[in-house]
Amino acid sequence: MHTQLEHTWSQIQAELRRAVTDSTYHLWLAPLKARSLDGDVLMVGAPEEIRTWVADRFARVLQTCAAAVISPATTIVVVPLDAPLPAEADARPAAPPPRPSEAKADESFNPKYTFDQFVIGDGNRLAHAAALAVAELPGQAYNPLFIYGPPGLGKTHLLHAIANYVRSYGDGMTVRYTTIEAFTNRFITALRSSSVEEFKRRYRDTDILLIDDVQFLQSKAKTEEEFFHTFNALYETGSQLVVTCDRMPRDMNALAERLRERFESGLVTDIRAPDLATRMTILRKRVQHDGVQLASPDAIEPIADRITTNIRALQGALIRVVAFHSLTGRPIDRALVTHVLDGLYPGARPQQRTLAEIQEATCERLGVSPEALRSPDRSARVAWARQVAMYLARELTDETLPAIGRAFGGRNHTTVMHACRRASERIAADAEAYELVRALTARLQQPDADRGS
Ligand SMILES: Nc1ncnc2c1ncn2[C@@H]1O[C@H](COP(=O)(O)OP(=O)(O)OP(=O)(O)O)[C@@H](O)[C@H]1O
Repeated sequence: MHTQLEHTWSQIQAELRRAVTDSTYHLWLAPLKARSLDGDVLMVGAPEEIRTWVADRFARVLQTCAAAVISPATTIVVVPLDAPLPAEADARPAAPPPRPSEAKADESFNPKYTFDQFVIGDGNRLAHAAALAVAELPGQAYNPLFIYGPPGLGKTHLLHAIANYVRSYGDGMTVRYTTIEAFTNRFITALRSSSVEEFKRRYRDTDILLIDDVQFLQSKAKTEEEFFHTFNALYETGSQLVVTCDRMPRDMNALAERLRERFESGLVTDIRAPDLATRMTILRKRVQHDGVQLASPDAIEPIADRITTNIRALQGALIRVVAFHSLTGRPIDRALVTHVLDGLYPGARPQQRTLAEIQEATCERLGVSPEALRSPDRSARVAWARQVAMYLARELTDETLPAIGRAFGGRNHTTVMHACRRASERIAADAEAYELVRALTARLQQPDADRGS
């Protein structure tokens, strides 16, 4: 390491120590090492067992501290400790590596969503088996494969798992993933810019097309028409189609009959809420993956007991527990977990809230108007209120990312993902933020009659 880099890094470490509690620093930030500083890009190496967690949870605080020492334009990239440095990797001028906190583009695959990481239980056994069969024998096993079920139960995970599998073992087969939102946006852009042929090639020149959230096709007549032709073109050439939806084909009343029939012509399989044993396995896997230290192996049982219908919420509760542990330095035992859950869900189970209720409660607490949340205003106060409200929307409702984006002034789903990540980083690093989100959650979880202002 260059002396200059060493010096800069020790200054950033001093800032980090001031920004977070001792236990957070020692647990997550002390093991980091500066790898290189190239222009505005500082590459920080993290041990493999904590890298994802650090990149997901501490990008913001790292960014702020590095900005204070180097320059406001500094970007932090969290890489494996032994990742090749840009100069070693390639002599050509390389584009800066992706920012860890940057949300994935609409159509890229999440490398973490693999079949290996997917825990199988009674609720998802068939969907998993069908997805694996399709990944192994595209176009031959079930075509189309239609997976439906409520939010947060792993439909997107399975689509990405197929994509990752085909990328690794597919012998050069091509695979494309898209959401209906991305498909629609690209279609509209293609119409406006007279590049429909290019649009068609994009979706038709592929061996496997994976399409998420087809319920959003309803009421978009032109996109639906185009989608129908894409579907037929692929199907006729033997390409594999896999579709996810929040309901059965026959319950999509606003969809043309001919498309519903297409969806029903292959295998239609559902995905249901996981049982207790599956929920525990999912939590344990996550704990192990993120290198979370538990005081006892059963400490996380109360999470699996209480959060029963949505795996995203299950993981969200674990994140809160770890954040609370980082902030207080208390060990993660049953008492701490129960304390955090009681704060989150005073009733026995999480209660659903509407997006409007969440926006209203957040605005009231932070002194911001609901119109501001929906406006382009990016001042720190409004941006923070928006991030908190989006984070709570993700935790306390079953709304999808595009639906949340729409309720916040028509923002797209990557913006919502960014916002949720920013909020969860801040909650893990800043006691005041943690308390704010805890109090808001508790208030939104009270039965209506008790919710005073
Ligand atoms: N069986 C499982 N094993 C491990 N993790 C899972 C499983 N099912 C879901 N998850 C995790 O739960 C989270 C939510 O899953 P995912 O986004 O795939 O849900 P979804 O059904 O597509 O929901 P939505 O319709 O809201 O997009 C992801 O982090 C995913 O990795």
